[in-house]
Amino acid sequence: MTLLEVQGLGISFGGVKAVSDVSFTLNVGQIVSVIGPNGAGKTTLFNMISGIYLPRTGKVMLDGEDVTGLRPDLLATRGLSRTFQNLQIFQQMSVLENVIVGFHLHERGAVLSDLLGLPAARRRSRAAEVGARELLERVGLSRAAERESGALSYGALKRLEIARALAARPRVLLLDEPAAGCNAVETEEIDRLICEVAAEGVAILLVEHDMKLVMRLSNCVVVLDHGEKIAEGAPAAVSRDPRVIEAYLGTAAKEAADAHG
Ligand SMILES: Nc1ncnc2c1ncn2[C@@H]1O[C@H](COP(=O)(O)OP(=O)(O)OP(=O)(O)O)[C@@H](O)[C@H]1O
Repeated sequence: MTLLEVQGLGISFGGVKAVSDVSFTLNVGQIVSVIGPNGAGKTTLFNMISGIYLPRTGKVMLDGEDVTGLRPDLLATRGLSRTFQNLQIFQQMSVLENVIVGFHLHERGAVLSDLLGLPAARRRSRAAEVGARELLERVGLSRAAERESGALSYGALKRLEIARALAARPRVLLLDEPAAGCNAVETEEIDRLICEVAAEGVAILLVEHDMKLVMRLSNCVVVLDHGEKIAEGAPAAVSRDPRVIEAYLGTAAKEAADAHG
């Protein structure tokens, strides 16, 4: 069953096309990765899907409904959550509190009653704490629940961000470079976590530079170059595609040339 359908998305900045006419679908429990050289448009595409940028062309359909340009918090209430390439964790808050924030983010109207300390708010807070502790267990951080988040290792912070996104009980989860900056052990933990979440039926859209991770996890890979989709398909087929090889080699060759002045 299709959960997310991206139809002809496009956007320009200052007349330069950052993303142009990109379409693909994401089904229940599927892991689709978006790859491409630096500047290919991956993050911009994510930002359009998650309501941060309003696309100039195209539509984002979630469960058959047009959600194009809907604010990120409203998208979360509809079942689409995301993580960020640069972590968006509140460093001074405890690990547990960061996940509790995730629970409250998708409850519309909760803020006022929470501020007033109404009984419903107290019940909700207790439920959020129980749920947050379960999620921390799930991502292997239960022993760190009371620690200040800023004291966590980078890999643990990445898992904390995934736990917080899961608190909104998403059906579609967008992960922006979940393994960036992680060592091999941390990457393996992220890998396992992503597989588990997908096995529960969550559809996952992944932007990731770690090709081993992408090739191992993905059911389908979408390749962008200069904002356009140049290939789409099973990981093995995509990695053999001459256009994909050329796009990557082109970038590598340019970087080498730049490095040599
Ligand atoms: N807010 C913005 N204003 C102007 N240009 C932008 C903006 N966001 C992205 N761009 C441009 O759009 C293009 C695509 O950038 P984007 O960050 O989406 O690429 P990317 O594939 O995510 O790259 P990376 O792998 O380096 O993260 C680039 O040319 C970038 O400079």
